[in-house]
Amino acid sequence: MAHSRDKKYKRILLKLSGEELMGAEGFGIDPKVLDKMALEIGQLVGIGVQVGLVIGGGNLFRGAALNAAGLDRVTGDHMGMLATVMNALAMRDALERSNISSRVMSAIPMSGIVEHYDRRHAIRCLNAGEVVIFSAGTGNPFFTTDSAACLRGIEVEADIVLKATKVDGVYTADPMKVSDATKYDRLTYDKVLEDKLGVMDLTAICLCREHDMPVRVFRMNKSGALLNIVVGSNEGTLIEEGNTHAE
Ligand SMILES: Nc1ncnc2c1ncn2[C@@H]1O[C@H](COP(=O)(O)OP(=O)(O)OP(=O)(O)O)[C@@H](O)[C@H]1O
Ligand SMILES: O=c1ccn([C@@H]2O[C@H](COP(=O)(O)O)[C@@H](O)[C@H]2O)c(=O)[nH]1
Repeated sequence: MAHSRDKKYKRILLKLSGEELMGAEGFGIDPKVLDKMALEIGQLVGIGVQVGLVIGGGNLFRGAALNAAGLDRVTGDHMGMLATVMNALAMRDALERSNISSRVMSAIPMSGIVEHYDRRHAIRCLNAGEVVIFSAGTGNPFFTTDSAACLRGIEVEADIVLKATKVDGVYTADPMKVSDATKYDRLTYDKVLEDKLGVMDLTAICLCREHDMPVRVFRMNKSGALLNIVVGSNEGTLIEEGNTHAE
């Protein structure tokens, strides 16, 4: 059982994969995935970790995919950002059902539905133990929620950005496409950029390098992985300044 003194991080920015919210379905939100993540986030809150959350929109809409299907790119990106607000509302609902105090802030003003993002207010809420869900990405087209997660993580002075995704770390190539790709235990921002490793968009990595924000990539549907990371285990891959190590 983890105790409050055991935790390695006081404040984290957790990025959840939108695509993973689909569960076994091809589109939309599987409430079972939300409930499982709410439970795992609750464990962190229980040991006193402050949690900022960004959720992707890939289970609903991505601007690039809508553009490929014929829509205007900026309109598609607006739809993608609105999709992240829907995911955020669903996650808040799941957190509240688990009695975890939470709120949604949006980069795009949406009066009557969610509050507008305000950094100082967000920090006050995090200090008060509320889970703050940052939605609508950066508020600008041509970005992703990975960039939004890194941006908000840096703004609220999180100790680390944790990217929970479909794969269990960063590989030499996309492990979904290249079967003999090998996993890194740890690697530098420069290595990710030089090798164009596609696990996160490169804008997000540049931002983290610029502000010395470490990023850990891990598998979202591995039960207990999140708590393990927060108490100091070596789950997934750590991206930070320093040396590169293969597993
Ligand atoms: N070198 C690599 N190492 C690991 N994964 C990689 C690599 N290159 C590409 N990928 C792919 O990147 C994907 C994760 O990125 P992406 O942000 O698109 O997914 P996501 O976390 O599900 O995001 P969203 O929230 O937008 O749904 C992995 O599923 C993996 O297939
Ligand atoms: O700052 C942002 C963040 C996101 N978008 C759009 O939303 C979708 C969904 O986000 P994912 O990171 O792909 O899950 C994204 O594809 C963009 O279309 C954005 O425009 N700006």
